[in-house]
Amino acid sequence: MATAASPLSTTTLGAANGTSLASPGIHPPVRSICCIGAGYVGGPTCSIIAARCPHIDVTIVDINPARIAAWNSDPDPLTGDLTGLPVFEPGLSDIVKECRGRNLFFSTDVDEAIRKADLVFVSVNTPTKKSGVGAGYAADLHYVESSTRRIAQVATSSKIIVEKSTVPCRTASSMRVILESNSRPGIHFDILSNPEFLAEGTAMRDLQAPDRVLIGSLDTESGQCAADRLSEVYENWVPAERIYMTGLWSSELSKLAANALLAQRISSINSLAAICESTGASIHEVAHACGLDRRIGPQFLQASVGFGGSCFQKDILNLVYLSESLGLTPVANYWKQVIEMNEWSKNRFAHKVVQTLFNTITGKKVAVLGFSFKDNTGDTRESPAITVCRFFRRELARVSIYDPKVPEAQIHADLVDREHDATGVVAPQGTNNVTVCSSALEACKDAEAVVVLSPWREFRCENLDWGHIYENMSKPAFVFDGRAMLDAEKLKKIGFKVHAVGTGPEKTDAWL
Ligand SMILES: NC(=O)c1ccc[n+]([C@@H]2O[C@H](COP(=O)([O-])OP(=O)(O)OC[C@H]3O[C@@H](n4cnc5c(N)ncnc54)[C@H](O)[C@@H]3O)[C@@H](O)[C@H]2O)c1
Ligand SMILES: O=c1ccn([C@@H]2O[C@H](COP(=O)(O)OP(=O)(O)O[C@H]3O[C@H](CO)[C@@H](O)[C@H](O)[C@H]3O)[C@@H](O)[C@H]2O)c(=O)[nH]1
Repeated sequence: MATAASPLSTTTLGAANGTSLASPGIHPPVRSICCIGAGYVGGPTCSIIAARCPHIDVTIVDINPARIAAWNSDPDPLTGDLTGLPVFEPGLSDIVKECRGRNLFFSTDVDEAIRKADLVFVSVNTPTKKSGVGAGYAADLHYVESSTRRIAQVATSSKIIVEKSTVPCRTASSMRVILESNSRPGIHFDILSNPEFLAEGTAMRDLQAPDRVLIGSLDTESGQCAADRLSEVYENWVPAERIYMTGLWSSELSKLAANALLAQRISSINSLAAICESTGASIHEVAHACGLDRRIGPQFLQASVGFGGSCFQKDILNLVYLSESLGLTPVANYWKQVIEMNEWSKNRFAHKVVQTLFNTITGKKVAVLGFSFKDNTGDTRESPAITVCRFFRRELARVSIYDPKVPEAQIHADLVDREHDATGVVAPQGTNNVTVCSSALEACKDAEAVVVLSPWREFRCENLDWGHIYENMSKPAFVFDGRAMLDAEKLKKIGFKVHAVGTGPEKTDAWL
């Protein structure tokens, strides 16, 4: 969907069609919400709305029947937990259990849910385009467009339409054109931008106590009215001073900007981690020292193998595309570097493993702990583990993987080979040299090296029997800590040779 440059006006169709409108632009208080897209955002976000607003009916719809069936799955007969939900998120199961069937519904009947809603969240996926104009950079907006067309076609009453998906700046303008061209006479729509800032693994906490809720609207009477109605929904649990009202385009751009700034911090700290590894400086100390400056702050300075997740890379690429489209090539290049640094970090780490294991891992067993892109999630989208494990496979290692939440089939799906990878290297076919294990101990048995790739608490020295792991490994036994999270001194005392991101030669050596 193109983002038209025309100024956005309120979408009031009846007037253009000669139909009289009773009270154009005056939206009643929200009593019924439809959320299109039952994914990582739509599911948790609207479950919280249902929990905090028992007077509002919330229906989450999706075109994927398997996903809806999973949201409607029965509790585990022994624990009572909803273990079959399609999204693992701490605290989510309890909220869904509390609200499902009361004022929270999951359905494939998209049309019916749209028809009865006062407010519709569009929370569908917006991946990076794989082909055509802007391939590799621009957001693929066809899911947003088809949802918008559906709303236009089936709505029989006026509605507030809310962009929840992360979209390029000025997408609301395209949505308006689609709504205007396809809806019935006399129907009035206002489009709002309300980007979501939750992080996976902490989504429920982020949603219950957000730093801010951003609502972008047009500066018209009906636009403001729509924004007030959405704000009233959030005010059931979010303090009014945390709800920030902006213009539509600022809101859309702020989402891309926030992710770009967050990712930039990680690429920055990872670039410094590389310097630490060669100098004997410690990235923990450098990050702490810098973070003590209130202008910098301590958050998001954790050095790592690289950042992953479905958002950072995609949203920065989107920003790069926007900048290029506006003729702002230096701006595009500036943000592109954040991604290039991330790619370099992942590859640098993988190379370090091979180099340390005497320059070959052919036939060696390498244990990987953690496959998700971060802890407390089963999501593997853009996980650095995918890049690193693919690298190991190309080096013909035997890779045994344990992750507390990622299903075995997902790991195989992520690692299954294409004929050629991006560098033109042909990888072995299938995933024969990959074993998915059901515990860390099993994955590490007889391994030459343990590589920690996501920061699950259970891998920490106080939670995992590293002594037992050591006894059952080939010697010398190596640990590569891609999250700089383990107590290296403890591991060294056990006998491991330890390499952690951002820690280089022994400090004493560095003086020599
Ligand atoms: N995952 C996150 O942590 C996160 C956080 C903030 C913002 N976002 C943004 O939110 C949006 C959704 O992300 P997600 O992770 O929930 O994606 P997701 O892939 O988990 O879920 C999207 C869902 O939308 C459904 N869908 C697509 N087209 C549809 C249609 N026409 N009708 C009904 N359902 C349809 C898909 O079947 C899918 O289940 C994206 O724009 C993303 O960038 C994601
Ligand atoms: O100091 C840090 C912080 C994070 N990470 C990594 O960065 C990636 C992203 O982490 P995080 O931002 O916590 O998770 P996401 O779920 O991707 O959340 C980001 O992306 C979402 C989708 O747009 C936004 O809503 C959130 O605000 C934004 O934090 C993960 O691989 C983390 O391990 C680091 O390496 N070092």
